[in-house]
Amino acid sequence: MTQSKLETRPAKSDVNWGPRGTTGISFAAALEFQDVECNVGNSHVLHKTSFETAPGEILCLLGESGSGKSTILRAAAGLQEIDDGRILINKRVMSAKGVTVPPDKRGIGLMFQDFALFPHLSILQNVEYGLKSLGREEARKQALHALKRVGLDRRADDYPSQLSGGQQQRLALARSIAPKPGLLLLDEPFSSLDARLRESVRAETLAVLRETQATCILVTHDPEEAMIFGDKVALLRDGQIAQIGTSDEIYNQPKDLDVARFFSPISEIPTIVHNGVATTPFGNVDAAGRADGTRVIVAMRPIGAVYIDTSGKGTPGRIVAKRDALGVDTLEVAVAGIDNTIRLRQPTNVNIRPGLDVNIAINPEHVLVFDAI
Ligand SMILES: Nc1ncnc2c1ncn2[C@@H]1O[C@H](COP(=O)(O)OP(=O)(O)OP(=O)(O)O)[C@@H](O)[C@H]1O
Repeated sequence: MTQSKLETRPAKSDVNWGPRGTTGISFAAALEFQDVECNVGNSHVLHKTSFETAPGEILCLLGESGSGKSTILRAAAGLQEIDDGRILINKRVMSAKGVTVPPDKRGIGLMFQDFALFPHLSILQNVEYGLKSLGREEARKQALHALKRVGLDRRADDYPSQLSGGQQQRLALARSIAPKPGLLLLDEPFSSLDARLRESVRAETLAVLRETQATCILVTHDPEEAMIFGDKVALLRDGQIAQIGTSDEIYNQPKDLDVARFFSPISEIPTIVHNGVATTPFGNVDAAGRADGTRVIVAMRPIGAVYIDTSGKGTPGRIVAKRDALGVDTLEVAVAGIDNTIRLRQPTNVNIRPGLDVNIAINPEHVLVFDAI
């Protein structure tokens, strides 16, 4: 799991974005969901959904398929009515029961997963479309400026079908930022790009979003993407915010086991608290504040919490499986007294192979303890 922010130097595969620092600046808007209830078809999708963003913040919405991410975005955009609660932009009510301010009156920019470009309009016309209120000359100027920032100004007279997938993504981005909205809503903007292109496009898009200074809500189902992009990450579960916080908070202090599991595989050891510690075959783990006899799950991520201790100390275990990919070994280790195998990751080592006896140790600082449900 990458914890550091993404390197933002353009990758070779996508060097023709425009110059950094030339994106138009917006007046960032604050978005607030207050106990929003929302039905879509026969599904009750949002249940008392509440969160707020500070102006200029990038919030990533993360969650399983069907958890309601796109519904939140559509409701924020005014494309989806709500059944109760309120949605406010800059403290003004935009949605409530029976009230839906239309999308074009909300000061928002939208970018969809499939980019939703107009095939019959030229690239320039696609961007000008959202700038009609400016008058012809100013709209053209602003559209060309946005196209230049994404490196497409020389393609202004071409049509979307003449662009590659990565270029279409840039056009969609230019179209959403050109009106200088205070709030940008992006629904899985990288999911249709191939993996090779995705990293460089993500880095450039992040640079553009930062330059706009707009508030951004970005939907993704990729935890790493959310952590790279988000000033804050919100994990959605069954239409409710399970946890919201910085990447560091949500990864290192997950509220419950399900939140922890979302970000990486977890090795789980059920045990009982005695004298403020949870006992495991690897030693005691701090469980201060829990009563004697409390049943807990000691949870360990494969990197950081558990490792092969080459000093010969540690708890004996045996490698039972190994997967080697991209310079990283994923190992399953059987340890006496634990029903499940312990999973750990480390740089590839050809000497580590199934059947090998090793010693396993834990780094108590990175071990998580949850109440057993
Ligand atoms: N047009 C619709 N009619 C009926 N139910 C719908 C409709 N659109 C969405 N839903 C339901 O609403 C729920 C939430 O959908 P939503 O698209 O918000 O989830 P999501 O988290 O964005 O999912 P994904 O990651 O798959 O895009 C799902 O259970 C879905 O089946």
